[in-house]
Amino acid sequence: MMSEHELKALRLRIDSLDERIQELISERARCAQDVARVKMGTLAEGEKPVFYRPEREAQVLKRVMERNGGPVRDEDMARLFREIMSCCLALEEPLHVAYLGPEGTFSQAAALKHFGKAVVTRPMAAIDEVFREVAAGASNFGVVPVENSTEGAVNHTLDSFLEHNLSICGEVELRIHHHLLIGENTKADSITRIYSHAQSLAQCRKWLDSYYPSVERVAVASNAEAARRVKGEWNSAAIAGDMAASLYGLTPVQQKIEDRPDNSTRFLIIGNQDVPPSGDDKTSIIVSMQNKPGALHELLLPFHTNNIDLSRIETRPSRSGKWTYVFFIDFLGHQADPLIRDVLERLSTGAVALKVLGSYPRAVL
Ligand SMILES: O=C(O)C(=O)C[C@]1(C(=O)O)C=C[C@@H](O)C=C1
Repeated sequence: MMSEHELKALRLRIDSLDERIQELISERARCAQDVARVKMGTLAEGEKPVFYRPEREAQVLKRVMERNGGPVRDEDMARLFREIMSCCLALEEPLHVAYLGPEGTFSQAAALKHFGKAVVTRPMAAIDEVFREVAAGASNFGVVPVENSTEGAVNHTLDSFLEHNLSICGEVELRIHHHLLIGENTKADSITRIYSHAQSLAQCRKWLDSYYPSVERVAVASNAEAARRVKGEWNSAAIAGDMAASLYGLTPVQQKIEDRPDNSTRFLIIGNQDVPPSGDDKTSIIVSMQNKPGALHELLLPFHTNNIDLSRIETRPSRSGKWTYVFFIDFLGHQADPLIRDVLERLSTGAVALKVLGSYPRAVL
């Protein structure tokens, strides 16, 4: 057993290490303030400074993970640096980030995972409002869900890209764990109604069929709204995640009830900024082709001949005519890469319309 003496000596060592870590964080923060001064000092007439640099942040976090020698896990180490950088950026410019609210949603968790906790997050009532808030310049960036590994595309988000002229500046992936939650007044054995967002009800369908087959399932605007409703009802439960549970003081009857253990949602960061290459990037485009035989083949051919990895292709009805479609395509590489430039040039000659939504670093965390 460890002696009192040994414990005291180890704590003294930890105190002195903490002191050094703190000094180094302060030194790093002063460096970031100098970076801000340099950015301000090198502006052309009428140019606005760009403080947030997603490509640089992705490189920093990647390097942290690569050089990590344990015992702290790579992801945990990167998360610590994520927060340090978030505080440094807040000294340069406090960022406002709009997300699909209300407070406690997975979109808010995604915003905090991507930007760190030093940003100001602003809940919006709908996906379209997140787009409008950013387009109007009221928030610097927005965070919207785009696809779920169990349920597929989030069509509201795809459609909003057709209506707004915003770029994609980043992506973030979140493991989605759902819990069955009750309030302090709920009678756990008398539950007759379960609230959640339609996507979450779908992600827990098999579990609900097994354990609550005859209970009414009520779809509401968000998981956080489900949690809020349960607070005042003795016979209701909600399906929601950790943030909503702690925000509304609910306790889990059962944790991690999602049907697929790898259930994840991908979110996009939308803004008004073009992001330079980070070395490991993705590009997203919207393209529409003429309605003729071989159109899909023509669309995919440049990717095949240039050996570009497609990570996603999604079809949505176009706004311009009945039975005409647009394709949302994500692929690996940056629009500044010569091979990608060639693909885009070839696409634009064959397409009715082509819009590059942005190139951005692949999610690191
Ligand atoms: O390198 C920069 O441009 C910085 O502003 C510094 C820093 C950092 O703390 O490392 C802070 C914010 C940026 O988003 C990227 C990196």
